[in-house]
Amino acid sequence: MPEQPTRQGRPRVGHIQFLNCLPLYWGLVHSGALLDLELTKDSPDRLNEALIAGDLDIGPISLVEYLRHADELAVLPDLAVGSDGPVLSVVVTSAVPFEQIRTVALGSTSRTSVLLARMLFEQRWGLRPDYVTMPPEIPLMLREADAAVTIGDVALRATYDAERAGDGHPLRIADLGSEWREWTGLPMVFAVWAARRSFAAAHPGVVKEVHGAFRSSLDAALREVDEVARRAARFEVFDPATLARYFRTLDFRLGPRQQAGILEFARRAAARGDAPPLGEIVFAAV
Ligand SMILES: C=C(O[C@@H]1C=C(C(=O)O)C=C[C@H]1O)C(=O)O
Repeated sequence: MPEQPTRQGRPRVGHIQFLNCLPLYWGLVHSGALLDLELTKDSPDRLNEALIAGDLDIGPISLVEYLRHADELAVLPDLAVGSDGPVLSVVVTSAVPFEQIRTVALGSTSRTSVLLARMLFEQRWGLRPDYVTMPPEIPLMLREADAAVTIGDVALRATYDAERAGDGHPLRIADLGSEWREWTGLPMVFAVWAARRSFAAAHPGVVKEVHGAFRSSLDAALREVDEVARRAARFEVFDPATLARYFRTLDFRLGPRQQAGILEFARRAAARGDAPPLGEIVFAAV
């Protein structure tokens, strides 16, 4: 019998190539579960596109892109990238006082955080800036605009640089996880994991296995977070304490409070015409 092509044998799974998903990846590597997946590592914007196009079967998806394609997707329970307060890695960085911001550069790797930033600028801070989308490099962005919205490792670096510099820092920083919590009282969910519904219907056992591998990987990594941070610091530019604090700050849960956060974000996005209304969150059976 001819050998089956790999892509028919293993599910095509996406992985965010940011530190925020390192605990998940760590566990997958150490449990051996990685061997059972065809993993594509990329930035959130590209993984969104691949899952929507059907080039991936299962993967993380920016919350707003999930809202735009909810009828094609089934959400994996108990897994998300979010924060219940500060997130450290989703920030507005500004070269001028916030009330003087007239132009904002939006980082091209984000979909949810850039919409959250627009909501905050327009509906919370009462500003009407002009926006431009750019690659996520803060110095270049601030050459073109008064403020920059970034996510991931670039944003984490901006947070720590500002903390370390203290009052002498030339840039002002707003943490959008904190801003959302102060605004709504709720956690912010930036991304969820989903399976294409057609894939979940055809391969329910595979979705269950992948979900189980993700959840146990994450649990294992979070149980030994100091060790994960210590080892990751050998090949990352952040020190162990910084990484451990970041991994403890992120909220990977998708419980009732996080779901309330999703529904509130969905309601606000729909009211602005940025996403269709969300009926309910449809979960994959796992
Ligand atoms: C917390 C984060 O969550 C992310 C934010 C995303 C977005 O804004 O679209 C998408 C995926 C996540 O990586 C982060 O990247 O720092």
